Amino acid sequence: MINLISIKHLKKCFAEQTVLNDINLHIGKGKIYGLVGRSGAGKSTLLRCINGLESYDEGSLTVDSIEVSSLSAKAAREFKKDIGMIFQQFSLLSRLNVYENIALPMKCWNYNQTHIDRKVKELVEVVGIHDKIHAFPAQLSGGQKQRVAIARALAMNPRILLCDEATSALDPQTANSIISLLDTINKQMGITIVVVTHQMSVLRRSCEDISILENGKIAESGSVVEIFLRQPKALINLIGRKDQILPHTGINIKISLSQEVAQKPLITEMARNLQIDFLFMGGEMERFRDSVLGSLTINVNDEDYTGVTEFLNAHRVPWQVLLPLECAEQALAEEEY
Ligand SMILES: Nc1ncnc2c1ncn2[C@@H]1O[C@H](COP(=O)(O)OP(=O)(O)OP(=O)(O)O)[C@@H](O)[C@H]1O
Repeated sequence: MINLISIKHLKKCFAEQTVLNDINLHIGKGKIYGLVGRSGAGKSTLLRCINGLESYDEGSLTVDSIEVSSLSAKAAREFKKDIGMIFQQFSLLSRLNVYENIALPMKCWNYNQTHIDRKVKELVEVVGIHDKIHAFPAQLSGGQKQRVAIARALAMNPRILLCDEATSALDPQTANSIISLLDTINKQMGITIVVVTHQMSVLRRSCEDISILENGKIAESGSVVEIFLRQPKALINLIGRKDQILPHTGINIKISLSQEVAQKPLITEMARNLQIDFLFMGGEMERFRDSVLGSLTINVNDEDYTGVTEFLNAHRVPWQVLLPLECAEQALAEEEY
């Protein structure tokens, strides 16, 4: 895989405050990469470092092997042309119509009118708003405004598209349609996309790899499927624990089911092999970019715990013990204390 964006030991401070510290991550060409974290973790600042809008104090940030901080003013202007950006609040100019909003970057770069006209007409088709070309932003829905913003971001043929909470102001169905559009743009145009989001559904549906930021540091990085299967502490800190009612007797085991495992009758095989009974406490299937992952929570008798976990380990099935909610909260409080 060719890395398009490489970040090594990056540090960024605002006055006395260190906002990003020892950030290391690599984003492959043509990938959709997710950055998540709680409010204030430093996600937007990291995006702004990638497109050169924000400087950094230490470390290295290269895009296509070019150190962003080393660019001259003229080269930096060219560089920014190569990176499109979209935001939660769309940032359209209200006094311009759809055509004029999309044309704006090309006008700023003094492109000729024939080129602008062809490009705008091509882009409204790509983002599916050709019938709104003369409408003003106030006449558009949130989803349509974001489509205009995407078209404007694509006007200069960027190689990278940065999306800062691009679906956060939209209802789930409209958000899904924007994710599908981004996916199409990624696949058809080969544009590398970096997505900053609070919405786990967006991550699961769109990204292959993610980093979880905590207080300006990367707490976890890896494939989205692997991280959701493993459920590390940084992910739990972000999404919280499900308010699942679990018994205080026996042991509650959450079993993560990859697509491959979910297609096998592994759980019934386990019951037969070990000759045990257990209770089903709940389960769910979740859609990921290219697959479906599931989880199943069972309650086993104390004496069956070793046999069950040995069976799961032998079949390389990830699992974890779930405590009833109040016990989990107490354990977390003790850990933090
Ligand atoms: N221009 C600035 N000057 C001073 N401090 C800033 C500036 N921009 C961001 N910060 C601080 O940097 C920290 C990280 O902010 P940032 O916006 O990157 O976080 P975030 O993870 O994107 O948060 P959110 O999800 O709420 O948008 C915050 O403490 C913020 O107050």
